Amino acid sequence: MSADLHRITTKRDFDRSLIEAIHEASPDGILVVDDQGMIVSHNRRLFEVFDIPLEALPGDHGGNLSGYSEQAPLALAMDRLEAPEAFLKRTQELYDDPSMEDHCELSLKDGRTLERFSKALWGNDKRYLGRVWFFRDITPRKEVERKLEVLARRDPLTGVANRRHFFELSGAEVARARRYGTSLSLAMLDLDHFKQINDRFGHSAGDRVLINFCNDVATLLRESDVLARLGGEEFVVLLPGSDPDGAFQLAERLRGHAEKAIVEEGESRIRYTVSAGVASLTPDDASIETVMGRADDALYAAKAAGRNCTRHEAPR
Ligand SMILES: Nc1nc2c(ncn2[C@@H]2O[C@H](COP(=O)(O)OP(=O)(O)OP(=O)(O)O)[C@@H](O)[C@H]2O)c(=O)[nH]1
Repeated sequence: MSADLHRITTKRDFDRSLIEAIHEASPDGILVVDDQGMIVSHNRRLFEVFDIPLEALPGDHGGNLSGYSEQAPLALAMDRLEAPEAFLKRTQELYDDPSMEDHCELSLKDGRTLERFSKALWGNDKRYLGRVWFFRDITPRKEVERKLEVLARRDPLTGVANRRHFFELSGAEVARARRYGTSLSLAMLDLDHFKQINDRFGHSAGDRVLINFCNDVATLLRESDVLARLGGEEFVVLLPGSDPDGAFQLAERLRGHAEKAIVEEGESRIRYTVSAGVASLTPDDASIETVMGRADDALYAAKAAGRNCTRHEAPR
């Protein structure tokens, strides 16, 4: 072998080893497929992310599927997916149109989520060579995102919906009530003389009262009702499908329940009461805020009437 040829061959071997090493070092499963649907290269991680044992793949490949059709691994991967039909359709679209890139998430039947990225490969002469696919297991990131989403919607003390989430949900409920011509009411609830509870029993006892109150209310609501903490000791219950009378009755039930509740905190047995104001959506209401404004006025009337009672919005 001439010195030149030796140098070229050595360089080629080096390049090949380097590409293989990069493939194996990748955190992503990598698959390169040529324009005829044959596998050009892949790494071991590809089968790990899909949880496909190499023995499940037909042929005498010894773990290296280069030169094999991608059909068998594709079928096994589809078997792992929640939505194999959509995956296949999208994959076909990408093969049909090399100009398309893809970045999507794939849900697996085992509960994990993979991120897929795909791009066409072009030669120096602008010839289409095939496609490269990257698959990354993003399950831990998705779990963190899911937890953050829950936290962003919940009041940290009581676990009920927070103000922001209440407005998101009520927007959808107002739209639904208008579309189907159904009733929508709400009750504003405010614990009475809550400052005195804090002053007498301590702030953490006050916290316990708020938590107990929310837990008790939750047991009395329908699944479609939404309890939210607007702030401090002020709460709102959104009541889809409830007319003014139904909403009033429910608010009274919540009030009566609170009146009987006893919260035990150390040696203390704490009793508390709640005032409520009720209002219902009308065709004139532009949004839930105006309904809340009337319910707030009714709540103020309940406080003025001596507390521990429920008031309807004023007739108009
Ligand atoms: N323990 C506890 N107290 C809170 C929390 N948020 C607000 N508060 C207290 O709730 C009390 C509300 O007091 P006020 O607005 O005067 O109302 P109130 O004493 O309930 O009187 P009325 O509403 O008029 O019956 C204040 O003392 C706040 O410090 C909380 O998360 N935990």
